[in-house]
Amino acid sequence: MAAELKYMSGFDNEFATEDPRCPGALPEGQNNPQKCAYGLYAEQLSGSAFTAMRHENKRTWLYRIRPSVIHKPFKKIDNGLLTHDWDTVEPNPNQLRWNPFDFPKKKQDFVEGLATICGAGDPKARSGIAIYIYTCNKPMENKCLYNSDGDFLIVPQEGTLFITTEMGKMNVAPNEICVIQRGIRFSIDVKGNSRGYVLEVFSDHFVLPSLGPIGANGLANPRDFLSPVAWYEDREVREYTVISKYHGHLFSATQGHSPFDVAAWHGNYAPYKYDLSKFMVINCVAFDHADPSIFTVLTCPSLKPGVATADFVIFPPRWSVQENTFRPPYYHRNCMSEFMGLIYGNYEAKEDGFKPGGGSLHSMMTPHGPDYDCFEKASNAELGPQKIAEGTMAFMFESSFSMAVTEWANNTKVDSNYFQCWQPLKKHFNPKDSAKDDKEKKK
Ligand SMILES: O=C(O)Cc1cc(O)ccc1O
Ligand SMILES: [Fe+2]
Repeated sequence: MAAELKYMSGFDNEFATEDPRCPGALPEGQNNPQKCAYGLYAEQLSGSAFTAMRHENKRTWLYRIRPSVIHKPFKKIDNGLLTHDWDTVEPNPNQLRWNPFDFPKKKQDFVEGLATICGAGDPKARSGIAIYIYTCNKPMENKCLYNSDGDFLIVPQEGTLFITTEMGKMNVAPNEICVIQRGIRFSIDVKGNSRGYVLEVFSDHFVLPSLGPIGANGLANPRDFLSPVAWYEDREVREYTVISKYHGHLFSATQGHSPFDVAAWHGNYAPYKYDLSKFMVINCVAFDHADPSIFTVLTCPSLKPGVATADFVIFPPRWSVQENTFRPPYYHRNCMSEFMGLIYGNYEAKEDGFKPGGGSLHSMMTPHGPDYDCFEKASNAELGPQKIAEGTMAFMFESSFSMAVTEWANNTKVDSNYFQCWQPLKKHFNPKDSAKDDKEKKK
């Protein structure tokens, strides 16, 4: 495995790339020559309807040794802990928190290690999302996966993912994320125990949020997104397994060769990765707490303008400078669902109990906010410029869907004492101590 891989930079670009072993593999001036160079086959992978608006139209032309269609029929296989059945446990509006999910006790690869935590909707209707934890410790050997149901946003928490895709190779380490869109075949190699989170969206692709009055620059900048360069192998294998995730079930087919046989490709439908430390953080510099949407890296929009199917939001290291302000997250109830995970460090609203590799779910309208310790500390702290969240990276998958928890997640690593973190919150109300008196005391 090459340590340093080459990438092409830019979000939503039209890329054109050839494996250096096949110069001229991309046809000039057309997509479908009668005969392609080097005896390659041309194949189009469409990520949007043919007739989608130009700015949303997504497709890539692959020039490959064999077309993808050469495989034996798909047969249904065991799903493991992957499910889109949202009715296996009674609905539960409580605040939920999970301790770090265990690494596998037996050998398992990325596909075998995908466990659904929560979600809503249905890939058949192309509406909804699913959130997973993955834990794995062995490569997908002579095995690839493609997802017919949606796009995967993968957030490694432990262990680098060495990913081979039809478009080339990407290494994705903790504090980086990647997106592998619907239909793209990929295989993941890992070295030792690996764990992370996956957000799947059934409807549409992720885009960068509009910046509005922020201007032309900031948050996740387009040039920091990296897509692989073309790479192929001409490898015949007695049994190569292609797994298809289709309608929330796994199917397996075999073929006699590696699917990573694309010598050249061009188009704007390609996987990409992004280093979260590149995020240009914008925040309040006077008073009050800005909503966390200011930290949106990527968003999958719904049909309603401004409302996301799912946002990927991070809480990166930053300066906190607001005056006369309770600086941690405010207490709130939200008409969006909030799933949170932690890559490393700790999260300011819950210094204890919320751990890397664990998670929390604050469902639609479920009250939440800082725990007792955080409230007491932050309301009495001397306020000055302070670097916060250093050495930490928490994130949130925020969704307009009202998510259900799976039976597995309901019975695994649940911190049943989570609610206790708010119980000591004291009544500070004192009608005699008016706001006016308070201001005077400060003088
Ligand atoms: O609940 C959370 O911790 C996430 C969050 C952070 C914040 O700064 C404001 C609102 C919010 O939901
Ligand atoms: Fe919240």
